[in-house]
Amino acid sequence: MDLLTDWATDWILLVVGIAVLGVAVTVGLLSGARRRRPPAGPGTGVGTGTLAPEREAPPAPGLPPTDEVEAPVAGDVAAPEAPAAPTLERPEGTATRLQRLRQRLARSQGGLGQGLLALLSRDRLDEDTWEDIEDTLLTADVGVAPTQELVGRLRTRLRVEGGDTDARQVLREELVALVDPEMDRRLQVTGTDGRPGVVLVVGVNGAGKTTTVGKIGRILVAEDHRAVMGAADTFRAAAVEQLATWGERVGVDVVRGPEGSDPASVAFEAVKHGLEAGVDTVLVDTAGRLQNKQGLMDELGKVKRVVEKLAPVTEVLLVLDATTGQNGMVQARVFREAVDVTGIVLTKLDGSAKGGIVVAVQRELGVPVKLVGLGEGPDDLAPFDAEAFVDALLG
Ligand SMILES: Nc1nc2c(ncn2[C@@H]2O[C@H](COP(=O)(O)OP(=O)(O)OP(=O)(O)O)[C@@H](O)[C@H]2O)c(=O)[nH]1
Repeated sequence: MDLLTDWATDWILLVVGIAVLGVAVTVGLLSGARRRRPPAGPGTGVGTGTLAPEREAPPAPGLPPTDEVEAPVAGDVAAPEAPAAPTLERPEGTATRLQRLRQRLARSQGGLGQGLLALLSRDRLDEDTWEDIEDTLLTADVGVAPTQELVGRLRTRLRVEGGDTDARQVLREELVALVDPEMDRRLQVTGTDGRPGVVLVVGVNGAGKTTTVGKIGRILVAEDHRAVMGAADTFRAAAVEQLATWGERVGVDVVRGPEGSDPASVAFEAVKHGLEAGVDTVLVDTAGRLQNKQGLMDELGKVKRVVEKLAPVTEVLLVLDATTGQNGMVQARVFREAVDVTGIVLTKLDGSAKGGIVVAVQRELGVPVKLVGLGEGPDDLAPFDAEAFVDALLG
């Protein structure tokens, strides 16, 4: 009898065990299916990268919590987790940017304006004083011809207008005239016939070209323009990466090619992408190897020709480092001969007390300074304004 009871008990335990195991396996399968993500749809990626292996551990055997055994119902399947959207930066608008940059410009260029004012305020404006004024202007890279012109005009006005003249006011007026407030400094960033504006950014490596393309991209975003950037400086891989980072930060697409590829083909692809996406502006960073004038002409000429099969180039901006003085002027001449420059971007004015280069380079090229760079910060680029610039000089 005992034997029989023991046998029956063992048998019941076995049946219960199998039943428990069965429930556990079924529940485990169900919960595993609920957790498994649906495969990525077409177009979400290329190659096997999107088909990542399931990384979750299989469900542990045993009785699951009650909420896990509910039958799956329509809509209960977890939505595929979208990749976390990167937080886009909102670039600074041009109004506050100008204000902040004016202060910075005043700090770096104050010496020039203050020096001139101190000399002009002397009791007697003798020959030595006028020579000192000339030297101050030449040291600030204003250039020989504009310096002589300015000194001539100041001498005449202060003599003719007499002792009560406000020297500061006269100096301000003459400096503004020298910088030329009449030049059209608007950036031609939009195209016609539904095509985007194409802005080629040229200049020697290290002048701040790639940084400037990124900064202009930010200005466009701040002004609600849609833009694409082309990383056609294919000779330096870091420049391409640098531009990609600028684009990511503000949500602007960056078209790039393999390292060492033909800059013209990257520029072409960028404009093609811009056309298809219906953007307002395509910004193209170009390579700035100054190997020789012919090489540069060939390269930039090809970029322009190829791009213009799709849309006219609306602006060619030459980026010049303000701290390079006469060297910068030599570069400017070579680029002017290689390509039709329509505007100048003067970078690193914050690191130079030689704001006079604005006057010299405009005279040399006959094209206006349209933008100035006053720092390494992402929004340290502003439209150039003659009067604001002179006011910053005078402090
Ligand atoms: N202080 C200061 N630094 C600047 C300014 N603009 C650019 N820079 C710095 O200048 C350096 C060179 O800038 P890039 O943009 O890499 O120069 P690039 O001409 O594109 O050179 P590649 O990338 O080699 O083609 C970087 O460290 C920039 O941060 C500016 O306005 N002020």
